[in-house]
Amino acid sequence: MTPFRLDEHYADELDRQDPLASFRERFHISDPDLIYLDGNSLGRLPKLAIERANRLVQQEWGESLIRGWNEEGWYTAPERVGAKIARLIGAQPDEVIVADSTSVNLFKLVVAALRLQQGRTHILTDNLNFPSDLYILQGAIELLGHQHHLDVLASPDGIHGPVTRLYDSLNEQTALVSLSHTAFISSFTYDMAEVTQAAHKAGSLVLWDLCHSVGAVPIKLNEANVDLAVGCTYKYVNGGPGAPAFLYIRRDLQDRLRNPLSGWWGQNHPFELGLNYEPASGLRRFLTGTPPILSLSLIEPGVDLLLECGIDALRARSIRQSEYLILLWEELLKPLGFTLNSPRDAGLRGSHVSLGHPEGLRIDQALIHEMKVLPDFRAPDTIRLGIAPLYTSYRDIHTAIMRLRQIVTERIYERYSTEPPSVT
Ligand SMILES: Cc1ncc(COP(=O)(O)O)c(C=O)c1O
Ligand SMILES: Nc1c(O)cccc1C(=O)C[C@H](N)C(=O)O
Repeated sequence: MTPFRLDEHYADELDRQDPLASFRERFHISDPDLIYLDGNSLGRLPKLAIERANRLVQQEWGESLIRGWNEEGWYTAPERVGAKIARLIGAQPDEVIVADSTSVNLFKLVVAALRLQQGRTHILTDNLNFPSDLYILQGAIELLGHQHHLDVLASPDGIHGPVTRLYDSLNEQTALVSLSHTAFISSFTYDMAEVTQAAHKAGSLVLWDLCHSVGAVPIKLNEANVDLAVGCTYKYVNGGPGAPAFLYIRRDLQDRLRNPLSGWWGQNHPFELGLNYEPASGLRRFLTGTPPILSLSLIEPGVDLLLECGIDALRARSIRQSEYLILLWEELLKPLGFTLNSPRDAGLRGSHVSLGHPEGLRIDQALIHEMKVLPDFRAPDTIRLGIAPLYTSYRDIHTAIMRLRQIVTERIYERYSTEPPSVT
C-alpha cells in the first residue's frame, strides 16, 4: 500500500484496493452524492430487502393470508432469524430469538435475572450506557419494590470510558452487571470476556447490550460464557427502521428464567388457548405477543450479507477505515479544535469514531443541511461518524473530513441555531 496521503486520490486508491469494496453495490444507494455516516444509528437498505419486501407483502401476506403462519414459516421466524444472528455473536442457534425492541427485551431479562438472583441486591451499570437501559433498570427496581440498589459507575473523563471501580465494586451483593458492549457516544468497547469472568467470580449474572457492536465487532458470547444479551437490528445489521431486536440467553439458564411479560406467544401451547400461563420451554418463553412478521423478515437480508462477508473481515476493514479517519483528523481537524472523543486504541473502539468540538451541534447541522453529509450529534459536543464497513467508502470518509474542515475554516456553522432538532 502506498504511504498515507491527504488527497482524495489516495482515498480512491484505498477503495480500489479494498477486498470488501464491492459489498457497497449490494445496497440501495439512491443519491451517490450523499455521504452517509449514520449507519451506527440506522443502517442502509440492502437491495435484497427490497425484493424480500415485495414478496412478503404481495405473495406471503397478499396470497397466503392466515395460512402464512404455517406455510410461509412465520410462526418459527423469531427462532429462524435468531439462529442466524447467533452466528454473528458466537452463540448456539437455540440461544437467540428475535422479539420486541431492545428496551423491552432488556426489561424482560433484567426482571427475570433479578428474580433468579434473590438475596442479592446490587446492580452495576455505568454512565456510558444508553439512557434507555438506565431507565429500564430504574423501572425494574421500582417494579420489584425498591429492593435493589443501582450503582452507576462513572468514567473519570466524562463520557469516554473506561469506568473506574468496576472490578472493585463486584461483591457477594452484586446480582447483575448490565453494560453496553460498545458505548453509544464514545465507541469505547469493553473486554467482554474479562468483565464477564470477573462478574461470575463474584456470583453475578452479566447482561450485555450489543446494539453498537453487533454486525461490526466480533462477539463471542459462548466463549466468554455470557449469561444474557440484547441487541438491535437496525444499525449495523441493516434491518430497517424499528426492526425488532433480539435477545440471547445461555442455554443452561433458559428454563430457569421467567418472562415477566407472560403473554400468549410465550405460552407452551399458545393455540390451545388455555386460561393459565405455562411457559414454553427454551427461548420461546421470552416471546410475549404476536411477532411483527414484516419487519422481522426484513432483518434476514442484512444478516445474510454480514454472514457472507464474515465478521472478522468486516472488523478488519472497520479498523482500516477508522484508522484512516483518525489520521485525517490528526492532520486536518485537530488544529481547528476538534478532539478525538473515542479511544485512540482500535482494540478499545467499536465502529464509529466520535469527534468533539465546542460548536459540534452547529457543525453537525451545517454538515447535514449544506454539505450532504449525514452523521449524528450527541450532546454536549460529539459528532459521531459511523463507519459501516459493508458500504462506507474511503472516499466518503475523506469528503466528510474535508467538509468538516470547510465548515470551520469558513465559519459556515455560524448560520445555524444552537437549538437541537427533535430527532437526532
Ligand atoms: C445501546 C443501545 N441500547 C438500547 C437502545 C434502545 O433501543 P430500542 O429503541 O430498540 O429499545 C439503543 C438505541 O436506541 C442503543 O443504542
Ligand atoms: N432508535 C432510534 C430512533 O428511533 C430514532 C433516532 C435514533 C435512534 C437510535 O437508535 C439512536 C441510537 N441508539 C444512538 O446510539 O444514539
